[in-house]
Amino acid sequence: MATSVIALGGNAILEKDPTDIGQKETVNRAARYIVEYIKAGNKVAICHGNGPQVGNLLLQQNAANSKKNPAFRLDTCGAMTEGSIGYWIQQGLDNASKDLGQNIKSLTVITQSEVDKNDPSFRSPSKPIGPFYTKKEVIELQKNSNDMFIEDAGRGYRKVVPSPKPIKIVERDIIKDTVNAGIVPVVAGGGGIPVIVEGNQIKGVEAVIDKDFGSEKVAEGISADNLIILTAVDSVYINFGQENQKALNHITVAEAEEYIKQGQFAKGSMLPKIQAAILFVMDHPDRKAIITSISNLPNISQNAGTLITDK
Ligand SMILES: Nc1ncnc2c1ncn2[C@@H]1O[C@H](COP(=O)(O)OP(=O)(O)O)[C@@H](O)[C@H]1O
Ligand SMILES: NC(=O)OP(=O)(O)O
Repeated sequence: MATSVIALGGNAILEKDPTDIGQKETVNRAARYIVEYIKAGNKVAICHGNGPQVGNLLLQQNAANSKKNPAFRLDTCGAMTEGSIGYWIQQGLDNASKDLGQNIKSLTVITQSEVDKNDPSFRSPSKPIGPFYTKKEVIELQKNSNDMFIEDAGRGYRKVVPSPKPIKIVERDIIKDTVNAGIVPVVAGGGGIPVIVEGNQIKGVEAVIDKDFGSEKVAEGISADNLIILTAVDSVYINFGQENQKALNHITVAEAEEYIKQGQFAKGSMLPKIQAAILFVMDHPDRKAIITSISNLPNISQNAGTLITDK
C-alpha cells in the first residue's frame, strides 16, 4: 500500500467563487477524488494551502478592527484557516466516504511548523496572499499602508508577506501515528502555523509558510512514497502563458533544475512546487512527486500531470 501526501492549493480551492459555499463545493469535488484514490488502496495525508483565504481573512479582521474587537495577528489568522479549511475537507471526506460506501475517518491537526527567526524572508516578503489587484488598485492601496505587492504569475498583483522555510513540523509524531492508525489527517494547512522556539517555549510569528514546503516536510515525516500537489493547472509548463507553452509530462531533478535556471517557473506560485518536489525526490529513486489539477487526481495512474523523479 503506497502512502501519499496530497496537497490542495489555496488558489485551486478558491478558483472562482470566494464564498465559503463556493470553496466547499471545490473541496467536496476534491474529497470525492481523494476517497476514490484511498479506495484504490492508498494511504493518504492531506495538506492544503491558505494564501487567498488567510489574506482575505486578514482583510476582514482589519476592516472590523477596533479597540473592543481588535484584528488578530497573522499566525492566529493562519490557525483560523487551518480550522475552517480543515472543517471543509473533513466534512467533504465524510460525505464522499458515505456516498462511496467507504468507512474513512479523518481528523484535522492544527499544525505548527518551526521556522528560524533569522530566516532571510522576514526581511524580504515573498508569499502572495489574498485577492488579486490591478496596478491602479495597488497604487491606491499603498497610499494608506506599507503593504508590499508583487505581480503573481500574470494574474494581477497580490500583497506579499514573509514566508520562512519550515524546519520541522511540531506535531510530526502524532501525524505519523494518525496515518499509521489508518486515519486520514488534514495537516500543515497553509504550510503550518509559523512558530519559533525560544528555550523550551513555542511562539507564533507573523508570516505564511509555503504549503508546498510544509507538505514536503510532512511527506518526509511520514515516509510517504508520493507527494501529489494539486493546483489550478493540469501540468507544469515551459514558456507558460506564451503561444509556445508546452506541458511537461515527466522531468528529472536535473531537468527541473535546468528549467529553474531558465526562469521557467514563477516565484511564489509554480517555483515552490517544483522546489518542494525536488527536495522530496532527490536521491530517492523510489519516490514520486506529481503536480497536476484537482480534477486530474483520478487520472494520475494514467500519467496525467507532471511527474518529477530523481533520475
Ligand atoms: N511554468 C508554469 N507552469 C504552470 N503554471 C504556472 C507556471 N508558472 C506559473 N504558473 C502559475 O502557477 C499557478 C499555481 O500556483 P498557485 O496559484 O500559487 O497555486 P496554489 O493552487 O497552490 O495556490 C498556476 O495556476 C499558474 O497560474
Ligand atoms: N500557504 C500557501 O502556500 O498557500 P497557497 O497554496 O494558497 O499559496
